[in-house]
Amino acid sequence: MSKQTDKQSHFQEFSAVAPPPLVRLAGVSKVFSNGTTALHDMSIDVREGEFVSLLGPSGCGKSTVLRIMSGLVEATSGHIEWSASANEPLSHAAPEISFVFQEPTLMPWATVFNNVWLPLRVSGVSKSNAKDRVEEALEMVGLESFSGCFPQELSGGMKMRVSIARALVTRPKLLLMDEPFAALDEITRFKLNDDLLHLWEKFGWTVIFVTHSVFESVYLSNRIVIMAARPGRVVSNIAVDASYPRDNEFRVSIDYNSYCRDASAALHAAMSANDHL
Ligand SMILES: Nc1ncnc2c1ncn2[C@@H]1O[C@H](COP(=O)(O)OP(=O)(O)OP(=O)(O)O)[C@@H](O)[C@H]1O
Repeated sequence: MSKQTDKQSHFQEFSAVAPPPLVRLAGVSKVFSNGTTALHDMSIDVREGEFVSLLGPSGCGKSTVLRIMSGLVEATSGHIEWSASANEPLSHAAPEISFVFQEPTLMPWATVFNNVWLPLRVSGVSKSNAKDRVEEALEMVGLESFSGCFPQELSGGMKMRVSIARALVTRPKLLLMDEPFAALDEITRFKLNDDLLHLWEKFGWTVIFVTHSVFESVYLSNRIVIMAARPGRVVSNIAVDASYPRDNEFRVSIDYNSYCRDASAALHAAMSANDHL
C-alpha cells in the first residue's frame, strides 16, 4: 500500500468514527444520605445540538440527572464526561450550562432587566457592560419592551420567559430545563413550546428537557429517554424523526399521533416495571 493510500484509508476510518457526545453519564448512581437510591447505573449520551426529553413517572430521578449534569448534586458512583467539540475527546471540563426550573424564581424586588443581569452580575460583569447581552436575551424571548417592569406586573408565561432569558444571557452550550412549562395553561404552554423550538433551531444549543407530558416530549424532541423508578434508570429511547420546524400541523398529524402512542406505551411499560414493588 502506498503512503498516500495508507493516509487516505486512515482518514476514512477516522472520519467514520462518531464524534464524542457533548455529555456522557456512564454508570451513574446516586444514593442520597437518607438511603434513597435516586439513580442506579444510569448511562446516557447526549450529542451536541440534540433536543432530548427525559420522560418518566414521578420519582424516577429525572431532576437528579439534571442536577448531576449541572454540578448541583454529586454522583455517588459512575462518571460524567464532556466534550467541547466534535474534535475534542471526553474530559471532565463542563461547558457553559444554564438551568431553567419549573418556578421562574425571579427576584420580586428587581426589574426584569436586573433579574436577567443576575448571572452575569455574579460573575463580575457590570450593568453597563451587561446591557447589550441582557437586551439581546430579552429580545430572544420577546420581552424587550418589558425590561423596566417588576415580576408582579407580568403573567405566568412572561415570568417564565424572563427565567429563560436569564438562562440564555450567559450564552450556554447546554440548556437544562426541569418541567419549565408544567405550571402554565395549555395555550401559553403551546406558545412557549413553539418559541423555544424556534430559538433552539436558530441557536443550536443542546437541550435536555424534563417533562411528564408525552405530548410535549414528542412535539419538542429529537429523542425521548424513558425512565423507570425505584431505582431511577433508563428503560428505552424513542427517536422522533419528524422534521423541524414543527407547528400546529404536526400536532394533528398521523405521525405525531403515532409517536405519542409509542411514547405512551413505553411510559406505561416503564411504570408497570415497578408494579411488583
Ligand atoms: N435531596 C434529596 N434527599 C433525599 N431524597 C431525594 C432528594 N432529592 C430527591 N430525592 C429522591 O430521589 C428520587 C428521585 O427524585 P427526583 O426529584 O430526581 O425525581 P423526578 O423524576 O424528577 O420526580 P418528579 O417527576 O416528581 O419531579 C425520589 O425518590 C426523591 O424523593
